[in-house]
Amino acid sequence: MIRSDRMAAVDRNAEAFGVPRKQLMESSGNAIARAVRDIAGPGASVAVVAGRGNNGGDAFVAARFLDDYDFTVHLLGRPESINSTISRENWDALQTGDYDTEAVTDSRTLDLGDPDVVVDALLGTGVSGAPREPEASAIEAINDSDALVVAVDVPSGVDADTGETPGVAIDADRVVTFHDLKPALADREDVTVADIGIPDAAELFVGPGDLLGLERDPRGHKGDFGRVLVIGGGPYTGAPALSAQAALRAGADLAFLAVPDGVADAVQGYSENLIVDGLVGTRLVPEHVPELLERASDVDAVVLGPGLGDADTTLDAVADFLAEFQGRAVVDADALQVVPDVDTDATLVCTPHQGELQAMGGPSAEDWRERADAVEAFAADIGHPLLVKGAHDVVSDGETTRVNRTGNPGMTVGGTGDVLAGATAAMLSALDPVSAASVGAYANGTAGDLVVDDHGYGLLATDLVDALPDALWGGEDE
Ligand SMILES: NC(=O)C1=CN([C@@H]2O[C@H](COP(=O)(O)OP(=O)(O)OC[C@H]3O[C@@H](n4cnc5c(N)ncnc54)[C@H](O)[C@@H]3O)[C@@H](O)[C@H]2O)[C@@H](O)CC1
Ligand SMILES: [K+]
Repeated sequence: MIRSDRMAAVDRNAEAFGVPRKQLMESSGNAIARAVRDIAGPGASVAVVAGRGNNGGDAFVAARFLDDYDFTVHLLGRPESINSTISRENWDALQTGDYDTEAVTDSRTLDLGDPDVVVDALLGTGVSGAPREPEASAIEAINDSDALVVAVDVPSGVDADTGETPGVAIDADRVVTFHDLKPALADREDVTVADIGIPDAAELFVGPGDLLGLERDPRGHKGDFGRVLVIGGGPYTGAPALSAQAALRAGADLAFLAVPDGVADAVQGYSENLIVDGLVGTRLVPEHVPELLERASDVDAVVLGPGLGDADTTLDAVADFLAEFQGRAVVDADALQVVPDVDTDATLVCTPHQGELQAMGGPSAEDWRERADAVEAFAADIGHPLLVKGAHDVVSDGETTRVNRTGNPGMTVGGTGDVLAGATAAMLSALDPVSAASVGAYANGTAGDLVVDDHGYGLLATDLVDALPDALWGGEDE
């Protein structure tokens, strides 16, 4: 089952991995043609009713695979209003190939004739709300006809994700959907799921499609995109500061730090963008937990661990905090070892490197494919999503597993893990844990790839922080 936002991401990743959308559309059209052949023999009359998006484009392609049928294409609207380049190219191919097409500019003039089959290609996953005119009248005309109706991807008027029909909707005899079942189709028996050649890699590997979910609400005001609290420091000062700066560069609006008093000035000294509050003493202890819970209740995501060290009292404090905390947190560094033994209602993303994973009782495997399977099993076992760092980062919540390939060997320098934790926390304030970890890893690695040319193996964690915005919002290039 796949939702339309995920489908759009996979589609974009397929393009990045060398299979552009137009190729997928060719496969979609071919699959529609096969469905028509299944229900009506050569020579049957087929009327396509197409909208101006890619749903219509899929059906334009089908015409070329059904030359032995009596085929007519009715485009709802002017050809200039086709709003996707690849659909327009396929429309143009029908003109050049002298196919029987008409542009219907007034839906009252739509005359389907008396076809054996109607292909409904009006609206697919791009619909929002109830069908407007002229689509609404066309849907009624199709429902009134005696033809067998083959719907492309989803019956027009049906919301692919929810199955809701806010207005009129096509009453289909057959649905040809692409790549994977859409939630709206789950209970239907007349659905064919067509493999359109999207490579598995487009689902498994994190890619630019995964960034599509980050488009910021333009109405958003300060605080909407995320407030992040970093709980860290004590023995170290740089680690929590790096995490907090990375969270800001990855889109968080405010980054707070809760660090022991002994290092608060040092941490604040790194940047005026950080909001630093001291905790009494020189390291985290259980007495701090009530105050931390209160501060954490005021943010969207927490980073727990950077620079805390592994003193027994500090690890006790981490355990006490997690036992009570119910929000979202990225757990990193020494705090990780506490997680398997803690019963918590919090939503966690644990970010171990392979050594830390083993210290948590997790698996080790040289081959990244074996590691991906083992990490999936371990995530299911401990009940928390994992982001296991390596040349191939593995993200899994025990059910969904993703692999990130961005990054380079220059990133073994100290502090890159702190940057990753902060970036992931910014994402966790807006996305589900697997998406947040996937995008965090992808952005961190891409930032490394952007700066490696300038700095080679001399790159620093602070270089990554500065490159994060470009990695996330810098454009389409991989
Ligand atoms: N990965 C993918 O997403 C793939 C998509 N494909 C096809 O592309 C379709 C999605 O294409 P698009 O995103 O172009 O969108 P659609 O073709 O589903 O519809 C978008 C068009 O409908 C208009 N529209 C939106 N809401 C409307 C409403 N309530 N009343 C009237 N018009 C409305 C939009 O302005 C736009 O012109 C899928 O359903 C599928 O058929 C396939 O080619 C294969 C791959
Ligand atoms: K449709």
